[in-house]
Amino acid sequence: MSEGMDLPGPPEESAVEAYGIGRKYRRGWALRDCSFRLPAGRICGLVGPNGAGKTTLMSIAANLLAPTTGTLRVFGARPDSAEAGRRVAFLAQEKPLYRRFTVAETLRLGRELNPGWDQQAAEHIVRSGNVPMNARIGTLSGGQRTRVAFAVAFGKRPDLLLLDEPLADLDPLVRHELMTMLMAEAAEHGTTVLLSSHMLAELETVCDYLMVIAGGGLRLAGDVDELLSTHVLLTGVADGRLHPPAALAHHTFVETRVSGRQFTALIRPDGPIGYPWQADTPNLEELLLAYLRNPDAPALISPTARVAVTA
Ligand SMILES: Nc1ncnc2c1ncn2[C@@H]1O[C@H](COP(=O)(O)OP(=O)(O)OP(=O)(O)O)[C@@H](O)[C@H]1O
Repeated sequence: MSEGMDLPGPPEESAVEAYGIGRKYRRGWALRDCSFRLPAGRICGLVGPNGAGKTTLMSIAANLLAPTTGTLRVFGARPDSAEAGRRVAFLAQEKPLYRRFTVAETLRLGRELNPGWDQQAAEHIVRSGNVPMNARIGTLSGGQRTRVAFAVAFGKRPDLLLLDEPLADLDPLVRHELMTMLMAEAAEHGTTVLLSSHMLAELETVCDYLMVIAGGGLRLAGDVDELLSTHVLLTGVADGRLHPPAALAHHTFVETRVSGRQFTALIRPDGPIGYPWQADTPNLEELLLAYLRNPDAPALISPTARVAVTA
């Protein structure tokens, strides 16, 4: 009933707030002047081209890396605080686990390091993949290791789960199983998830929030439904020009393409779109591809994803 209404509700808690964070290496900036807010309880897809700074951003939130500029808060706490350490779990791309430990020893270590450890949940994830408890990590396949790393991250029962391209080495069935579990877990415990991935079509089924970083900065952020409904995919007959026809020029253009006799454009409409254009709502993949192909398109940061300029 309240969904979709314009009346402001009570302010949602923030899982992450970033104020102008940047990280510079000798070769240059990995991430630059990035400000955003991720409301608690969302499953947020983090999308961007290779080298855009996704791992850098997650590493700052997980306290593995200090920002060169700006500040970041997780549930209002500094990433290096005990509170953030307790509430955040990070599943890194390279899934660092001790190769000489058995699976059982790995879970035991998780239990000893984490006061809120959920052994049952962790064991369930391992056993449902038929991974033997007494196998050494070093003898497991890449996908099995990923499953154990998932078990360790879930067993911690974090309030914020940072997953850096967790799906890459999983077969389609396991990917589906672990993502279904992730959504059930997030729904049951209110866990906030920030998930980087290049699998755009899959994100549509998993995520209800989205952030795109490209060219060192944030290009798109907000609720998936809201982002989709504020864009229109236009189709019409090309008249040989790539530029928007004059009658459409007042809309915000993200991308224009001409293919054969067909003109297509992704726009953020400002008012009605008249004849003869066909106007459709884009799917998430179409929206993301348009922003990824056009890093200079005007950024769209929805109000729920904005922070005040200073912390
Ligand atoms: N330790 C480092 N030393 C120097 N440069 C680095 C280091 N780590 C990352 N970078 C650079 O910072 C930039 C951002 O890297 P990052 O790993 O955050 O990108 P990403 O979006 O996660 O990429 P991918 O999709 O390929 O995983 C890249 O240009 C990368 O080369």
